[in-house]
Amino acid sequence: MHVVSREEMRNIDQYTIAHIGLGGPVLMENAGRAVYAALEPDLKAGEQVTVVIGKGNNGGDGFVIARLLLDSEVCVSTWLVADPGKITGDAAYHMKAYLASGGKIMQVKDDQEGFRRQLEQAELIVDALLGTGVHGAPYPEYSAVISQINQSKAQVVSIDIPSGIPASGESFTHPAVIADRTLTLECPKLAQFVEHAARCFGTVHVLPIGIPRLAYRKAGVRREVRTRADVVRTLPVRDPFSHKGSHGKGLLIAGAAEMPGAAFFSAKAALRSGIGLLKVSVPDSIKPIIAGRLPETMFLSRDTISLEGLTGVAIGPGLGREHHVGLLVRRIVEESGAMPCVIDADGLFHLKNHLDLLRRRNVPAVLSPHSGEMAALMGMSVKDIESDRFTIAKMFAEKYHVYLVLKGKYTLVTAPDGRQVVNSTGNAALAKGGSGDVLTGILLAFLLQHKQMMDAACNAVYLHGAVADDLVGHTHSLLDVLATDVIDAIPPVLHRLYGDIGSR
Ligand SMILES: NC(=O)C1=CN([C@@H]2O[C@H](COP(=O)(O)OP(=O)(O)OC[C@H]3O[C@@H](n4cnc5c(N)ncnc54)[C@H](O)[C@@H]3O)[C@@H](O)[C@H]2O)[C@@H](O)CC1
Ligand SMILES: [K+]
Repeated sequence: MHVVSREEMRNIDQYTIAHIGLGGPVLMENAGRAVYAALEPDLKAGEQVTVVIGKGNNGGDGFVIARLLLDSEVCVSTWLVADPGKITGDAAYHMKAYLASGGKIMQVKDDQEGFRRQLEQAELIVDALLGTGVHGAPYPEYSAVISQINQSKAQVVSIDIPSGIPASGESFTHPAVIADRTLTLECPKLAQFVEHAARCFGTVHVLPIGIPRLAYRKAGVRREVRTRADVVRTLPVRDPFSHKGSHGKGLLIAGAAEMPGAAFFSAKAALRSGIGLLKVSVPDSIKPIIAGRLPETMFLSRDTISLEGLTGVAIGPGLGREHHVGLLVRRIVEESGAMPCVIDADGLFHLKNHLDLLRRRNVPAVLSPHSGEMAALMGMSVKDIESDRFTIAKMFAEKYHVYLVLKGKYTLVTAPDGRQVVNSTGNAALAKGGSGDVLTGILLAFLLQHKQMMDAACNAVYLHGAVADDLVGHTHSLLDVLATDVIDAIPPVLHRLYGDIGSR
C-alpha cells in the first residue's frame, strides 16, 4: 500500500481522470460509496447523522455520502460551510444529484443557532469539510465549525483526512478536526504518520476507490506501508541442504562494563532470528556473565577484532562513549565496507562528525537511530526531526548512501535510492531500554539471510513490532514487556509467518 504526499495524490487523481478515463464524478461516487459501506454496519435506525460539507471535492464526497444516507434509516442533516452557488466541478455534480434525490442543504452562516443545536443532537458527524486540498490555516468560518465539531459529544468520522490537517505532514499550529475515526480514501497520506497530525486521526481505515496501480507508477510514488503480505513474500526460505555458513557469519561488537545487557539482547535476538554463526565482542570484564548466558556464540577479544571470514557486523549497543571506542567504531565502519554493517546507539554517537566514512563503503551501512539519535547526527532538535521525518530521512539516506531505520511509533526505513517504507507493527510497550538492542540483533541476522537489504531491514522492523503486538495482544500489557520477553516471543511470531509462506 502506497503512502502519498498531497501533490502525489493530486497527480494520481489527475492521471486516472485524464489518461485512464475514469472521470472525477466516478471517483467521487466510488469514494462516497466506500465510505458509506464502512459506516453502514454501525448505523442505527433514527440516529442523528450530521454531514458537514466544505467547498471542495472533500465536500463532494460528503454529498455522495449524504445522498446514500437519505435512503438509509438514519436522520441525515447536511450543513454547508460554503455558499452552494460557489461549489463547482465534481462536487457540484454530486450536490445536484443529492438535491435531486430529495436531499436538503442548510448553510451554517444562515442558521448558526440551528447548527449548534444540530451538533448537540448529533450522534455521528461526518467531517467532509476539507481534504487534501487545504492550504494553510482553515479560513475563519471553517475554523469556527472545526472547533464546534471538536466540542461535540458525537462520534466524529473524517473523510480522507481530519479537516485542517496538511496532508504532506507539514507542521501546523492551527485548529484541525480531532476525529474518532478517519476513512482515508485510496491510500494513506504522509500526515497519518507524523506525530502531531497523527494524533487527530483516531482509528484509520483505508478505503480503495478504484485507482489503478499504473497511476501510482506514473506519479513516481516510491513510498509504501509494509504489510504482512510483503513480509511473507520476502522472508528467506532455507535450502534443505544448507549449513550454518549459509545463513551468515556475523560479529556483534557491543556492551561495556556497565552495560552488559545490551550485548546480550542483541546477540540473543540475532540467534533467535536465524543467524548461522555469531561471534560477540564484549570487554573481557563482562565476558563471563555474557558467555554463561549465550552458549551458542563465540567470543572475540576487543583487542584482536578481525573481520576475516565474516559476512556482516553490528556495532554500537551499550558500547560506551570513550575516545578509544570511537576509534574502534570508525575502524570497523571503514574495514567492513564490503559487508553489511548495522550501526546503532553509541556507534551512531561516535560517527557524528565522521559521516563521510559511510559514503566510502561499497555495501551501504544500516543505521538505526531513534529521533534523539537522529537529531544528534543532524545537529537538529528532536522536534524538527519529528515534524519532517520523511524529508529528513530521505535526504540523509541519499546523501550518505545508507539504509536508514528511523525508529519511532511508525519506524521509517529509507533506502540509499530514496525509497521509503513505513512500518505498521509495534506499540508503546517497545518504548523501553533494551528494545533497540533487540532490533539491532534482528537486523544483523536478517541482513545476512535476505537477498535484498531493503527487505531485510523492513522485515526486521516488522518482526520486532509484530512480536510486541503479539505480547500485548495476548499475555502482556503495554507496561510490562521486557527486552527479554520480546526475544523469547520471536519464535511463535516467526512460526506463524513461516506458516503462511507455505502458500506463497
Ligand atoms: N478526483 C479527485 O480529485 C478526487 C478527490 N477526492 C476528494 O477531494 C479531496 C481533495 O479535494 P480538493 O482538492 O478540491 O480540496 P479540498 O476539498 O480538500 O479543499 C479545498 C477546497 O477548500 C478551499 N480551501 C483551500 N484552503 C483553504 C483553507 N485554508 N480554508 C478553507 N478552505 C480552503 C479551496 O478553495 C478548495 O475549494 C480529497 O481529500 C478527497 O476527499 C475524492 O472525491 C476522490 C476523487
Ligand atoms: K475531511
